[in-house]
Amino acid sequence: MGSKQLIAEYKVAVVGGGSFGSALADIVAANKFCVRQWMRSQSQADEINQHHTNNQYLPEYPLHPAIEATTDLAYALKDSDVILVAIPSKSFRTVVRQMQPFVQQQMVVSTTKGIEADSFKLMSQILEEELPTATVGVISGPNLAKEIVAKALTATVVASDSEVLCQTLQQLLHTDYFRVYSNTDRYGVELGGALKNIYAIVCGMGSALSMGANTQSMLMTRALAEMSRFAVTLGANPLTFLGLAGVGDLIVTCTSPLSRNFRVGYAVGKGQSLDEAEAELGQVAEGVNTLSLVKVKADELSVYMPIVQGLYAILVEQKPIARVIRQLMLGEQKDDVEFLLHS
Ligand SMILES: NC(=O)C1=CN([C@@H]2O[C@H](COP(=O)(O)OP(=O)(O)OC[C@H]3O[C@@H](n4cnc5c(N)ncnc54)[C@H](O)[C@@H]3O)[C@@H](O)[C@H]2O)C=CC1
Ligand SMILES: O=C(CO)COP(=O)(O)O
Repeated sequence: MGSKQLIAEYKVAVVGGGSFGSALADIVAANKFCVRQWMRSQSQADEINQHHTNNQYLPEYPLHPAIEATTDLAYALKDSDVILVAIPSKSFRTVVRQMQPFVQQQMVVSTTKGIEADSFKLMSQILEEELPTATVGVISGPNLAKEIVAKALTATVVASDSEVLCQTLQQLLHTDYFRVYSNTDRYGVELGGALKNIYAIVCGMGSALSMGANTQSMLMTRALAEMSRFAVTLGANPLTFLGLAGVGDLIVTCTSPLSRNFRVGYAVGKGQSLDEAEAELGQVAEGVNTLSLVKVKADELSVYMPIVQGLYAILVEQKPIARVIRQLMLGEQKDDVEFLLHS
C-alpha cells in the first residue's frame, strides 16, 4: 500500500453482500477505483458479476458493472489498500476474525451502526482489537442504501484518528451525489449511528398510530437530548450529535419508511409481534439489539432515558403501547436543552 504514489491506484475491498455494502461498492466503482466485494452467497456473487444487480437487498437498482463480487475472502482482500466492513453487528467480530490473516497495514473502516452484546464495544473498537496493525475508521450519516444507489443527494461523515484515512475516504467516496465530511470524534460519530436506530423504531410506531407532526418532532428532539446525555456520560463530545452523524441520521431514520428500524416500529405499531416484524423485514434492524444493550447500560450508569425505557417496556416487557405512552407523557418534566445549560 505505502508504495503506491497515487490514490487512483488504490484497491478497495467491501466486506458484506447486503444493501449498504453494495451501495458503497457502487460509489467506489463509479469513481473508477478497483473494487472487490466479498459475500457468503455464490449465487449472489454470480448475480452481481453477471447481471450487475443484488435483487435480494436492492431490487430494481443496477449496480456498477466494474464491481467484482467474490466468495473468496483471501482474494477479496489481496492487495487491498482500504477495506469497508458492512456486516451486521451480531456477526461483525466473527467476520473480522476471518479477515485477520489477510490484513496488515490496510485502512479498515466500519460502516456498521450497532453495539456488540456483552462487551458494549462499538465496531471500530472490535477492529482495533482484532486487527491491531490496521488503521481504523468509521463512516456514518444519513445514508439509506436505496437512496444512495438511486443517486439521491446526501453526505456522510468519516471519523478516525488518522487524517490520512479521512482524506483517503473523502477521495474514494466523494461524487456529485455523495459528500464526505470528516470528524475526529470517532466514538461520538459511531455512537450516534447506533443510538438513532432505537428512536427510529419509536417514530415508526408513532407513524403507525397516526401521531401527528408535532409528536414526531417532539420525539426526535427528545431523542437527541437522550442520546447526547448518554453519550456525554460515556465520554463522547455532545457537539458531534449536532452533525450529520447525529441529528442528520436521526432525522432520516425517524422519518423514512425506507429505514428498516422505522419499518419494524411501524409493524409493531400496527399490531405485529417483534418477531413477525423482523422476519417480514428479512434484513438487519440494528435498533432491536441496541435497545436492550442501551437500556441495561443506562440503568447501570443511572442515565435518564425515558424513551429507551418506554420502548423496552413495549418490545421486551410486552407492556401495552397506550399505557407506556401515557406514562411517558405524564412523567417528570425537565429542562429543554440541558447539556448546554449545565456545561
Ligand atoms: N442499509 C442501509 O441503508 C445502511 C446500513 N448501514 C449499516 O450497515 C450494516 C450492514 O447493513 P446492511 O448491508 O444494510 O445489512 P443487510 O441486512 O442488507 O445485509 C447484511 C449482509 O451481511 C451478511 N452477513 C451477515 N452475517 C454474516 C456472516 N456471519 N458472514 C458473512 N456475511 C454475513 C448478509 O449475508 C448480508 O449480505 C448495518 O449495521 C447497518 O446499520 C449503515 C448505513 C445505511
Ligand atoms: O442507517 C441508516 C440510514 O442512515 C439505515 O437505517 P436502517 O438500518 O434503519 O435502514
